[in-house]
Amino acid sequence: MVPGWKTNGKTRTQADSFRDAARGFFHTVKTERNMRIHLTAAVYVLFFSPFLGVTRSEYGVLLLTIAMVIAAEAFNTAMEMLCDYAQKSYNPLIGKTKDIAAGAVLVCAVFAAFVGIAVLWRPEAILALLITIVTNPLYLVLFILSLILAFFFIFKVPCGVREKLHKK
Ligand SMILES: Nc1ncnc2c1ncn2[C@@H]1O[C@H](COP(=O)(O)OP(=O)(O)OP(=O)(O)O)[C@@H](O)[C@H]1O
Repeated sequence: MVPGWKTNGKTRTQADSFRDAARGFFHTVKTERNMRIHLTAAVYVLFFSPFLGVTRSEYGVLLLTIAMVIAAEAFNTAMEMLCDYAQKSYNPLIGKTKDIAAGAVLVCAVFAAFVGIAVLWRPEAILALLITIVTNPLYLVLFILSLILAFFFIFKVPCGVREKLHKK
């Protein structure tokens, strides 16, 4: 049930619900470094796994695992915000609540790593892919560029630089 002040008397559409959900997701991407790490890892895994001979069903398992980690991180962020709203000062119960939510993300991330190893650990295919990248100047440049972009995305370096420039 959405309060009247939010809808301004209008009926909410399905598009409104999607827009709100997308805003929530992008908020976590903007504010949570861990979310940006999960997303970066997901992009690399989903991009490179077809080159390692991953089957459709294995790809499906990878997609499910990624969704699980990202959803857990989003729930954890929502829980943290709710805790901060409910109690800004020290409270052991709030501390435990946050620890438990963070623990849920940790469990998902650790098992996601196991899934990644189980599905993607193909030394010969990995070596062949690495050789292809390293021996092709275009692929090598693109790969290095992607690593630089990933670094900037995770650590939001451009924002930090921009803030410093504004301060001067
Ligand atoms: N109000 C509080 N009372 C007691 N302990 C707290 C409180 N707020 C935070 N903590 C403790 O500090 C830890 C980190 O807090 P919080 O999750 O808010 O920080 P964070 O930097 O956003 O963490 P994350 O790296 O998970 O994003 C919590 O897991 C909890 O143990």
